[in-house]
Amino acid sequence: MSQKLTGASVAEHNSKDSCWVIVHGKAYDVTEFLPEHPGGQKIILKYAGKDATEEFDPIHPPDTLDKFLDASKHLGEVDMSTVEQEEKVFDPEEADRQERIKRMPPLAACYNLMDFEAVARQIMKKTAWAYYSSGADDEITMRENHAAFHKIWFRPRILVDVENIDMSTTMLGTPCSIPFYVTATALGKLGNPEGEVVLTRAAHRHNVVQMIPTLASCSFDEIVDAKQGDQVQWLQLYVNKDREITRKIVEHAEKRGCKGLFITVDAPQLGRREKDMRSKFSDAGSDVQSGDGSVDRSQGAARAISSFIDPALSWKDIPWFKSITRMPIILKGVQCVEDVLRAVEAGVDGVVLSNHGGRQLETARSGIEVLAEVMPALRERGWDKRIEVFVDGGVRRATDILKALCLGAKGVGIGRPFLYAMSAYGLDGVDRAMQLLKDEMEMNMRLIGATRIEDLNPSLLDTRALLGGHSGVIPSDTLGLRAYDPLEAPRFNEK
Ligand SMILES: Cc1cc2c(cc1C)[n+](S(=O)(=O)[O-])c1c(=O)[nH]c(=O)nc-1n2C[C@H](O)[C@H](O)[C@H](O)COP(=O)(O)O
Repeated sequence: MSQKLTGASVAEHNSKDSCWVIVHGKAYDVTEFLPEHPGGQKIILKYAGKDATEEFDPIHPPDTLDKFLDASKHLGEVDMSTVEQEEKVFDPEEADRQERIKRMPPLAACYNLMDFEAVARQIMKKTAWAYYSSGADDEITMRENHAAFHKIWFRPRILVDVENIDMSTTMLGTPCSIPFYVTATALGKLGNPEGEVVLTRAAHRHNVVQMIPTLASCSFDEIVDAKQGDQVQWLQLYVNKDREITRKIVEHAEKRGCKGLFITVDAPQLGRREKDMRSKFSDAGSDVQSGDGSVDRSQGAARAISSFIDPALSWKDIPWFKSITRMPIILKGVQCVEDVLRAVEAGVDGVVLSNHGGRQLETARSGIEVLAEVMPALRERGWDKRIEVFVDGGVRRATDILKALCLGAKGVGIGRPFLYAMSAYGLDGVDRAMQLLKDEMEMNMRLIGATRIEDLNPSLLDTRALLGGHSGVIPSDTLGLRAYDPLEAPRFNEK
């Protein structure tokens, strides 16, 4: 059995010229890798000669080093008892955050999805909150996503026997108990040390589909291994410039039982999420953008972890995707009628009308507004049964889900609320969030006079305000007002 390395021997390699780091009790020589690190050199050099596990975990799936660092650079086990522990410097902000965690409300005090946002804003680490809550630029589209639902009013029907409510439906042929799914959101371990597998477990409890993100903190296989029984998962794909890597990912996902391939088409380059960027710069030393300058310093960590995404992806790639998989192919991030019609002609199986949660093109329209434009165009051509249309962005209530389904969506994706519930309360938080939506759904179906999903149709809505064009008024979303800058938000039970 080879001799374990000591902390002192690793600590000697603490520079650009010779850089060793420890991750999960093993040492790695990352000297040659430094210039290639998507997150820049500085974040690695901060841990040169030291234990980098705590910084490594939220951002990288556990199999990252096995996959991307040549075996010759794997130096072996370290006797961790000989590793000098970093002296913990008192961090007043962290102390304040721990105090707020002690005072956070019990889970039962969360009555709707926005309550989870309010709690998460208070108790999450700043970098995690910044990454999850960030929208692009001035966050106008992010706020419009939520505000747009408030422009749609119901035209409920009365004296309908609504004793028995059935909110089940199918999405891509999969039976599901309620027409929403957990959409792909990256870096789950920023909010919870277990990461995306927490969402997997909650999705199983409620028979809800989970979309597995390319940029998950957990490895793809960890997330698939966490599913139970015939639980359904889809894969969200950022297409790699190296199509062989993409092919392997798609084939592996199909082999592991994924039932849908959602190709993200609204992010040829990740948007400018300034809250995320600021928090990266404000964290002493963890500024992933400085160092060798090969990573664009001005775009925050999101850009850094996504340098592999291929901006050359185009319609000409669709036949290739159809040739490498039998999974249904859905384009995620479609934002106008013309592209939906082109998607039908290209023979894909569905689209997600989405602007990436307002994290991409600022002043892109909300998914629900695009949906209201798309469905009549599809019906006019008799194409509304040729593809399944999903929508995401700003869904916070079951009434939002009902409005999307009345307009013709097959289902809706929900992102941030489940991240916030997971970050604040773990599995029980996500479980409660899903149950709250189910309870709201049952009540509101009764109140609009619908007993089954098939009953939901455009006549139950008044969309004049939605289609009346943009009044130029930038939505100020009172419910989420405090969500956009934790520094201004009142703290829990402030004395
Ligand atoms: C909140 C969030 C969303 C992300 C997301 C990460 C976070 C933290 N990430 S991102 O890092 O690249 O931006 C992804 C992603 O990996 N891939 C993707 O297709 N959509 C990504 N999205 C968009 C997501 O799939 C939905 O379109 C969006 O979250 C829906 O809006 P709500 O959050 O308001 O529900």
